[in-house]
Amino acid sequence: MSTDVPEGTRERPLLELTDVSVTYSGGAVQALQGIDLVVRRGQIVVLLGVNGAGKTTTLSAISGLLPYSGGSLDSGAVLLDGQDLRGSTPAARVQRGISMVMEGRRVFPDLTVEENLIAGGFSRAAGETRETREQMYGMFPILAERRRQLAGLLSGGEQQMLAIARALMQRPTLLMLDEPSLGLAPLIVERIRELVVEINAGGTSVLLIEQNAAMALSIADYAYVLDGKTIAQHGTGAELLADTSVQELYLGIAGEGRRSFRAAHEARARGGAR
Ligand SMILES: Nc1ncnc2c1ncn2[C@@H]1O[C@H](COP(=O)(O)OP(=O)(O)OP(=O)(O)O)[C@@H](O)[C@H]1O
Repeated sequence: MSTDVPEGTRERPLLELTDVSVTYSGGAVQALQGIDLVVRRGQIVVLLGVNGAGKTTTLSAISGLLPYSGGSLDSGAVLLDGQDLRGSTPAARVQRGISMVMEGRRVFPDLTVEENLIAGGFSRAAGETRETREQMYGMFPILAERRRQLAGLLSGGEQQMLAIARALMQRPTLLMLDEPSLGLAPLIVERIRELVVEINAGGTSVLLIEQNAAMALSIADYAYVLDGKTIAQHGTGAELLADTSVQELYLGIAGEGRRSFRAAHEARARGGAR
């Protein structure tokens, strides 16, 4: 780590969620209940969980998008570099260093590749974004080849590359990715894994939601398992890869069906009873 880190901030997490609870529909749906989560500088942190466990909600609480989907942060705090983000708009959070690649890619289909990248760098000076754009074309040669093409005409994998490059145009300190490999061919999934590692090696911390748990845990410094509103398990990527409940539920090893993580864990603790 560089020596120009101000005194007293060395150990402060980049991102910290403390006791975060979220509801939707005016309180009718409890999506998260008292979750704690930390991303340290330079880490890749993975969030696992079955459908509906609250993974996207967690990212929305961080990005500030919750109110736009009818959600509300009822209690707890989201801190970036020790600063409470409450009251800060999604755009302000992007400017403070948090970029997100939403599930389903969501590029602007009627804009060209280049225009999508320009839009991604919305808060930065034109000269700076030109330089970053060229870096993106170096990192994603296929986007350089297609720079004048409409984004809607790209393949699924190319659109995902564009969505990631667009998020990087802000030069984020934290990049959040919501299921970037969903529906993509194995070769593209492998490319996405390499890209996440490359982006992280360049100094960007990463918070990754990924259905492909084996891939995600293989690159995770730390990981959390959400199990219907709460964090059921956390540990290093290696620890979770070795955890029998994770293996059973997320890695398809000795599968015992679609139970909750907690139920699988408790069954294991009772001696493997089904
Ligand atoms: N806009 C919304 N309005 C009402 N309920 C919602 C809304 N968005 C999510 N929920 C509910 O909140 C809970 C958590 O949903 P969330 O999308 O965060 O889960 P997830 O782990 O990301 O699931 P998936 O893997 O299916 O994307 C679920 O019960 C879901 O039905």
